[in-house]
Amino acid sequence: MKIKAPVEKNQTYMVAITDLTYQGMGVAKIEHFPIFIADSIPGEQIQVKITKVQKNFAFGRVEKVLVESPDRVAGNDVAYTQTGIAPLQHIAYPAQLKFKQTQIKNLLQKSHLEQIEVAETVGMENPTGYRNKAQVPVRKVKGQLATGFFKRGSHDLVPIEDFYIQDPVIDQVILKVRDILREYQIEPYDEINQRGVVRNIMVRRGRRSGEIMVVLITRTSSVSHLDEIAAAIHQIDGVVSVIQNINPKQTNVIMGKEDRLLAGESVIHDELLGQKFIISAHSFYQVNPVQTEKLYQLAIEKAGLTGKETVLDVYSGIGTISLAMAQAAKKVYGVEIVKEAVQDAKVNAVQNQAKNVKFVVGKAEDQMAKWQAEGMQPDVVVVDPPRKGLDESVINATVAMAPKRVVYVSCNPATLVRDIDRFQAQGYKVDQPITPVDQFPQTPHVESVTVMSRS
Ligand SMILES: C[S@@+](CC[C@H](N)C(=O)[O-])C[C@H]1O[C@@H](n2cnc3c(N)ncnc32)[C@H](O)[C@@H]1O
Repeated sequence: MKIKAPVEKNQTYMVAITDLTYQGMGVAKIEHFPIFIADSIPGEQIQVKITKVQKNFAFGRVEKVLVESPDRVAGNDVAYTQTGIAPLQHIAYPAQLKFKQTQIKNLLQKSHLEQIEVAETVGMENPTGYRNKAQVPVRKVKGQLATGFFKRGSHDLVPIEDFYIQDPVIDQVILKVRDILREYQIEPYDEINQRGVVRNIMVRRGRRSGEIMVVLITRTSSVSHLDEIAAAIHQIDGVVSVIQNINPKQTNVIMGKEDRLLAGESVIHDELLGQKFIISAHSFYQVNPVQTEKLYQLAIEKAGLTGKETVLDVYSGIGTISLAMAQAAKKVYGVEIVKEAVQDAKVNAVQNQAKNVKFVVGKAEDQMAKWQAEGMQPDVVVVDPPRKGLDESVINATVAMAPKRVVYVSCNPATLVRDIDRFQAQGYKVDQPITPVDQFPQTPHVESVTVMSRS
């Protein structure tokens, strides 16, 4: 029997916001039926217009805030709400930090791990303009090439010039690249008809070095006036690297496999915790350099290094954590799946005179089993996995190698809590509070550092 939803599309209701989802949406309930409402805050009374009704829930849009939360801040930008690039922009920063701490607490509670403490979120002094990397789509809007971001849940481009959370220098570079592409009448990508040329612009800037990389992601390999375009982009203040990345596929994955260096160098440089790094286009590099230093510092402290330890850095990227730990450990081994990132890591080891690190290209799942089979006896294992967290095989191999401590850097509290549970079942325990570090202000993403010890 089909149960009728108690709300109807386009109808208006008065509701109380009682919760905030992990995506940063307010939750209201009518007859136990949840309505998700962007731009609302628990404690508020809202007049909501229903925009979509699904079987078990609905979405709505705030028409009027009837009773305002003391945590609401004024001056919301409609484009940020439409695109979801800063879903927490309407919430005062201290409340955002609290929300992130509470999110981890709630997940622990759901898994009956409420005895594990969660420290206050380590916040940022100026929580805007922090991102050192932008990947913006390029589409035709009102007859001309535009840059911006997609409307939530769609591929309709909303033109944006000030991205609020990105380094403002990057915003300026995007506009200059956009204008160069307009000048040479380059066709933006049309994904419905699989036509057009430029799909995305990726810009990365070293915060300390000021060096900028621009990657033009194109559908076709040939682009008219490419030499002139590359030269003009290379002229932009700070740009040291101009790369074409070719992605002919009909896919949401931004980058394709083939790169061509169009001008300058193939990498940019940056510094973290006094060490120098090269970063290539396909390598992962934390997006908030100010908070990354705090995050790594915490990871190092929690690792409890004395100079005698063997450390495994699993998911090592360009070797940033490995090299930071190498200064206080006997030997560090890193494993990472992206070949270019490992090449960067090897150069990074040489340029920071770190002789006690070794990087291998591989899947963590395979390499951990291999190290275990070889009789590796690490004192500390650091893991910094992608959002999906750890594969069981990585946990099993870690436990089998019996390190004294496991330091878990996580960008997804749901998988973190799942993995803590699995480690605890195998004799490890969290004996210090989990520390959230706000790497992504104005967004609901939660980064944290956890240390587990062998009991
Ligand atoms: C969150 S990043 C951390 C990188 C590095 N620790 C840092 O802070 O810059 C996760 C890294 O894991 C890598 N990765 C993803 N899946 C992997 C796998 N199965 N095995 C090894 N590395 C993987 C990604 O390429 C990425 O560099």
